[in-house]
Amino acid sequence: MSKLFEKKYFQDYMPENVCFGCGINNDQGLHVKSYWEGEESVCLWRSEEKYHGWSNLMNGGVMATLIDCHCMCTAMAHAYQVEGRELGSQPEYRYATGTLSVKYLKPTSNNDQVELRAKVIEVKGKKTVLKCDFYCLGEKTAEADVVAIRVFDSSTDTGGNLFKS
Ligand SMILES: CCCCCCCCCCCC(=O)SCCNC(=O)CCNC(=O)[C@H](O)C(C)(C)COP(=O)(O)OP(=O)(O)OC[C@H]1O[C@@H](n2cnc3c(N)ncnc32)[C@H](O)[C@@H]1OP(=O)(O)O
Repeated sequence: MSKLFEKKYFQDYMPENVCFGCGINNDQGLHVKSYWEGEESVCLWRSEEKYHGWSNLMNGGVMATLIDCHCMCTAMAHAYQVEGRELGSQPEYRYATGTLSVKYLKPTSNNDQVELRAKVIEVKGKKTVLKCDFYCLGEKTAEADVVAIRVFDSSTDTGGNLFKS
């Protein structure tokens, strides 16, 4: 693919990330990858047999993890965007989940690609409120309200931050 059309994945700018959902440094993780498409962030993901809930249906906890990580990374990317900064520039910001509320609307196939689309609704101080829609085979199968809280800012880091070590 030409450089011009390459997607810029948020997670590729998060070094030392061992998170099960989105960490590039977790060999056993789900490897959520998120990118901007206009004002929405998108994550395309394919499951594996071990993530079944009911037979052939995706496990709801796995879905929540995908939503969670996609939204935390979106909150981070959005903060950089608001400040007119490139992903990976200093200072580094990282977000943790304050609240995650998922409404499961329909069963989700575990055998087909899923698509998550998230949008920032509001930013207030270190809190970012997001909505995330979850699609499979052209249908919305879940929707979520998410609150992300900025828990790390490298410009104010004095050491001992639990979210950094
Ligand atoms: C380096 C490698 C990369 C690593 C990068 C890795 C990314 C991995 C992403 C993985 C996501 C996860 O699994 S994260 C793991 C799961 N989450 C956690 O463990 C978080 C545990 N909870 C906490 O540590 C804390 O409660 C926080 C950080 C959520 C909030 O504490 P705080 O920082 O003291 O917040 P505080 O000042 O009181 O409040 C600020 C504003 O947020 C609101 N607020 C506070 N808590 C919540 C809440 N739970 N849900 C909603 N809203 C909340 C307040 O009302 C206030 O709003 P207002 O009054 O201003 O309106």
